[in-house]
Amino acid sequence: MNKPKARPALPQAQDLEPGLVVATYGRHCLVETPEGRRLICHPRGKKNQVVVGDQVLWQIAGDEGSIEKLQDRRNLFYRQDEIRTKSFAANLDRVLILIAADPEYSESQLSRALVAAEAERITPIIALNKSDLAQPFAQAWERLAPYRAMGYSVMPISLSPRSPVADDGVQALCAHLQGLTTLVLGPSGSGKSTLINRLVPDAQVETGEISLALNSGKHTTTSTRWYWVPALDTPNAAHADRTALIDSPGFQEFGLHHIEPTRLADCMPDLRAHVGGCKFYNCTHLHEPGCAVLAQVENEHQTGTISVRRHRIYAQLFEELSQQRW
Ligand SMILES: Nc1nc2c(ncn2[C@@H]2O[C@H](COP(=O)(O)OP(=O)(O)OP(=O)(O)O)[C@@H](O)[C@H]2O)c(=O)[nH]1
Ligand SMILES: [Zn+2]
Repeated sequence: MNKPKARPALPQAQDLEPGLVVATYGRHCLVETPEGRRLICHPRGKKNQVVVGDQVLWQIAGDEGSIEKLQDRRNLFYRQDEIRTKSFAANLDRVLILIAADPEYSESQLSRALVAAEAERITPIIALNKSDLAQPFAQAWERLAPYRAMGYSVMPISLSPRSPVADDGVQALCAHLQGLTTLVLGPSGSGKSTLINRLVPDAQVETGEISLALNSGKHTTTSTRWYWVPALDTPNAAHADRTALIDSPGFQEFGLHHIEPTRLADCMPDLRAHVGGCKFYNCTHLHEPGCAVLAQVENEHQTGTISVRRHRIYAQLFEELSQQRW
């Protein structure tokens, strides 16, 4: 006689433990417990796809863990192109966009990252690195004038080993990061690794350990990672008040397909300041008569609060986001 099969026991609430996702690789992730222990966890089923910064409930399964519940997210920072969605991280306080005097940054990529942050209501900070390179720095700083004018914090810094360790700019930046969780984004060569290594002296060791744990010995260079920054915390800072940086690749090809074109102007503070004045409520700010945004675009005949370059970026993005979605 066939015995009735027992239904697999559902985990009891008391078996579940809280944890923070500190790295992801493919389908597995590394979870840190409130006591600071780290273990590999696997999401149960497809729906629990986690990202760095997620708070989860997990339970032990052998010497690894299984993620049973993903806690609600405050925000989720992501990019999306025609083919795939790539989440960067969740539950962020700030997005730090690190660009440099050299190599020259793309204003379009900068604007895309800012739009993505605005869309999730995460405060962005722009840091312009390599202030020791006087002439290219002056030019790059000038190009950032519209971003300062629209209210963003734009911070000059130098992470050069030749600069004084207590560079005033770096100290001012640190004051903006203290006690918060910040995702660091930037193009290749802008100084992201230099920044992380400056603030997290054990970063390289930790990165090696994470690669070993998650990828059974192979070196992974393309995953997102969480670092605590104890140097910026007061002794015995409460868990929620600790400083963290998240390092993530993928500034290139920053797709914004998850944003409706009609929302775009609201995610660009220089345009947003004027959309209320347009004659038509559904104005696209591209060609309409009585458009209060177009009236602010600088050109040879008029001075305004919106730079020609920014309006051009808006128009390109609008067009891109209006293409047929897949
Ligand atoms: N002159 C100067 N060079 C710097 C400064 N900060 C970083 N660098 C140099 O810039 C180069 C790139 O820095 P990284 O920290 O590797 O840049 P990254 O953003 O991590 O680049 P990827 O790993 O390609 O994403 C290195 O040679 C650094 O030594 C700076 O303030 N001034
Ligand atoms: Zn308009």
